[in-house]
Amino acid sequence: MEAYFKETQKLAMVLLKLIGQALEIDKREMEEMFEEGLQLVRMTYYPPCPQPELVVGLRPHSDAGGLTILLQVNGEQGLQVKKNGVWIPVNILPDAFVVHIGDAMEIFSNGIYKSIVHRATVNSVKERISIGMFFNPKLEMEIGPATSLINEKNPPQYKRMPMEQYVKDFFSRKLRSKTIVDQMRIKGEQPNTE
Ligand SMILES: O=C(O)CCC(=O)C(=O)O
Ligand SMILES: [Fe+2]
Repeated sequence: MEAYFKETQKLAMVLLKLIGQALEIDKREMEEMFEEGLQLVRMTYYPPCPQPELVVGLRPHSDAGGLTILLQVNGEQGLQVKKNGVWIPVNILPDAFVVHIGDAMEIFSNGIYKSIVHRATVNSVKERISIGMFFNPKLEMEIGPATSLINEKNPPQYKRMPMEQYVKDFFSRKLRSKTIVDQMRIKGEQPNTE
């Protein structure tokens, strides 16, 4: 598990740096925000369910962190993402991770990258296991739009908040849609319609 933590962290940093390059976020700002940031894990076991249409495995939510690297351990399908209001199953590719953009990346990129709402369904035949690794900014940082992206033409679309407060807020809520990022959006901006 420790090796998995470290290796996925390396991968996440590669991805975060590429995102930074693509968006022209200052390299140092990206590193300062995410290098050796708060890394969390959620392992979920979904037992088979005789009436899968009556239950939801994991309710719709966006992940609160920057990036999520998700491993669908036993190759069982169940993840769905919401695109233009429609639930779309994510097909399993062998030996591939799913990478989600989280709320902290939506905020940091000043809304250029939107976090994705997703849910997990269950089935009646086989259990399903997933391991999500969540890569967050460092706890001592303040979450907000990257200062290297902000100028007169591109005003901040989200408020700033100490990461510690952001994490506390997140853990005091139930998993629900995009509640955190909606709360941080500066008024006048259109809320994201999932
Ligand atoms: O089980 C899955 O595929 C999704 C897990 C997930 O979204 C999460 O842990 O945040
Ligand atoms: Fe998730």
